Amino acid sequence: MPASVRPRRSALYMPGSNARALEKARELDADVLILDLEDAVAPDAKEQARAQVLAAVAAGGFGRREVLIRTNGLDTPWGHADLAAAARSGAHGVLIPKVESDEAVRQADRLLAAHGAPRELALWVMMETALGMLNAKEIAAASPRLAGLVLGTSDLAKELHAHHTPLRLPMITALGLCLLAARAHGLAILDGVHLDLDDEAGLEASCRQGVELGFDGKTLIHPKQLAAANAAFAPDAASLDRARRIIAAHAEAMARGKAVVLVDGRLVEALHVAEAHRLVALAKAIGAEAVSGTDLPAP
Ligand SMILES: CC(C)(COP(=O)(O)OP(=O)(O)OC[C@H]1O[C@@H](n2cnc3c(N)ncnc32)[C@H](O)[C@@H]1OP(=O)(O)O)[C@@H](O)C(=O)NCCC(=O)NCCSC(=O)C[C@H](O)C(=O)O
Ligand SMILES: [Mg+2]
Repeated sequence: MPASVRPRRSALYMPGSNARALEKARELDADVLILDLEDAVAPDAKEQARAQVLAAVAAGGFGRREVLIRTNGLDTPWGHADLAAAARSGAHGVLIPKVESDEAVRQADRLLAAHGAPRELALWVMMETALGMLNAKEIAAASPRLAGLVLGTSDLAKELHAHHTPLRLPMITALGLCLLAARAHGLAILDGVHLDLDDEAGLEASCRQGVELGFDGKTLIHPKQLAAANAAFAPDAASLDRARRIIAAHAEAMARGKAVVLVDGRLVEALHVAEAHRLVALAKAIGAEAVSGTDLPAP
């Protein structure tokens, strides 16, 4: 499945040290699972979490879900061993935190290759520092193994001394830089987490904003956040209906030798048709996966 139509509406973090969460992940309606060895795991539990995550990935049973392992940073006591272990774990991807330069991406790439990672193992990077944001363009272009960017808005807010506000204005420049870099280089991009587990309206608004900005999906910290992200990042019935009508009307216009047509009073050109095809393909992929339940090959 091309990366652009693989559904990544919801990406749920879970601590690698939490056996119950890893078990539960096999039945949750998440498109992506991020098995975390970094911030959700206490220093004393790092080795145990790594072993537990490797065992869980080897055991499989995650079905259609895309499985990423988030390692510790390569400048920490655990980062290299995490990366070496993830290289041949069978996960779909490895997510490196706090990446700040293109050289950091290439270093991770070299280490993965040195540890026998298959070519299909995807590299993902967390964008969550001021320097990382300023280098987003170079980071996004650094390796053919790179598949996506994940926003780390909690670390970013801490670095910027910024506040978490409903409209996320303090973050908007950073979100925009990452979106530009990801789209310029054909990468997937996932939005940051919503920390308040009791704020359903805030989560929905944040998902909606993520959709409007152009993210593929949202990272989440609790299963109760899955439904909101899955609903927001899937094309709704009205958008799908319009997409299908755009495709049909434009094909008819082209057959009459015209490159433009009006649909519901709005101008439609080839660029709108391309976006309509993307929406239809995404909806099909979501529908197909919802009923398949079988293990997907690595993207
Ligand atoms: C926040 C939590 C610690 C809450 O956990 P808990 O108190 O166990 O919640 P519940 O009792 O409501 O749980 C109900 C059931 O759901 C399971 N559960 C809970 N969370 C998860 C999860 N994330 N994945 C899978 N399953 C989960 C519980 O086991 C319960 O199951 P059952 O026994 O059947 O009832 C907890 O949610 C949690 O640890 N969340 C993840 C935290 C995390 O991973 N943080 C790090 C990533 S965020 C980050 O770092 C962002 C980025 O880097 C940045 O800078 O922004
Ligand atoms: Mg972080």
